[in-house]
Amino acid sequence: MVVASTNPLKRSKKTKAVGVPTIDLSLIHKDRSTLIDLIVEACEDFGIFKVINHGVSSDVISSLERQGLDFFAKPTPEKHRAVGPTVPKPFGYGFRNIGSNGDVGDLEYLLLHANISSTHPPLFSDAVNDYVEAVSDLSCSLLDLMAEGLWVQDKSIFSRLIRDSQSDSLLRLNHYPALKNWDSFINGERIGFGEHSDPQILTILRSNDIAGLQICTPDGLWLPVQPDPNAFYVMVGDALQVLTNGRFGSVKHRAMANSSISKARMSMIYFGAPPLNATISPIKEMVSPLNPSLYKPFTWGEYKRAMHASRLSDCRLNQFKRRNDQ
Ligand SMILES: C=C1C[C@]23C[C@@]1(O)CC[C@H]2[C@@]12CC[C@H](O)[C@@](C)(C(=O)O1)[C@H]2[C@@H]3C(=O)O
Ligand SMILES: O=C(O)CCC(=O)C(=O)O
Ligand SMILES: [Fe+2]
Repeated sequence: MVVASTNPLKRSKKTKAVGVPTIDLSLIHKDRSTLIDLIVEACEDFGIFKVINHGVSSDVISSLERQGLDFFAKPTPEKHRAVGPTVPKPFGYGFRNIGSNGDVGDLEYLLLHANISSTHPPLFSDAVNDYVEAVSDLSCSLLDLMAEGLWVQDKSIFSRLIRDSQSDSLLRLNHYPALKNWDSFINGERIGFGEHSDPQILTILRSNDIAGLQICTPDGLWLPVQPDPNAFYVMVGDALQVLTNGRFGSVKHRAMANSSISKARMSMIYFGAPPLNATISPIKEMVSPLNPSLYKPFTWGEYKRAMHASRLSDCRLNQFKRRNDQ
């Protein structure tokens, strides 16, 4: 069954129903064209959707989850040691500091390269490799369906960037501590991971059953996203926004860290990215005299430099927007 909930972003003036659309991937066998339409609509209207019946084995998910929880339960010096001293920034274990420009959050995390050929901390390697393989396959299937829905001639035009052996994809495990007491639950907002859009092509997020993720509506309202350990949330990244010439929009989101006093939230996030030397510019089917290109071409490496020079909440795409007269 496909459930596409009412679109709160379109109806936000008289918002009643809230919730991101749910896409049932098993529909691919029954009604492929409806499935494709729902995916395209979700990317256009929300930049995020939930995928159920995604086909990723629960063993693969639970094995990474178990290793992640075991890892975060270790004493801090061990967590630093486990990843190894040679891992270049921003990779490895981090606590509170996000990026290198002063952003802080109420979390600890592990950031790893998700390229097939990259090496991972020994205690993680099988679980990471199996998980990355499964979620990158899922990303590629979704990207192929998106290309089909956009009537793009080359159906692999997006997924090829992620499948490339030099792809710059990442895997991140975020661990938001449980609150210590009811006082901190009642007393105000605690931002775990501040507002931002993901820079890459596609994000595949899975969390345990503790809430925290929120998305921002066009009128600036923060909408909580229900946690669902059996599903994945898929988010459009900045690079896909550019490739589709703005037809799909990357979604501004954040994670709160005040949902539970008994259990920590842990999210496992795959960011599907192109190789550093890939050029990112609107694909030809998305550009016409009536729909001129909104962005100047850039390489993913250039975008990454802009991203690492920016704060988490900055709108990095602005630097690459064409002026109307160009
Ligand atoms: C503050 C920062 C952290 C970040 C790099 C940046 O300078 C701006 C983008 C941030 C972000 C957000 C999504 C992902 O979690 C991330 C890995 C990414 O690709 O862009 C992080 C970066 C990071 O933690 O290094
Ligand atoms: O941990 C989460 O739920 C979201 C974090 C996030 O958006 C990110 O790491 O890019
Ligand atoms: Fe994010």
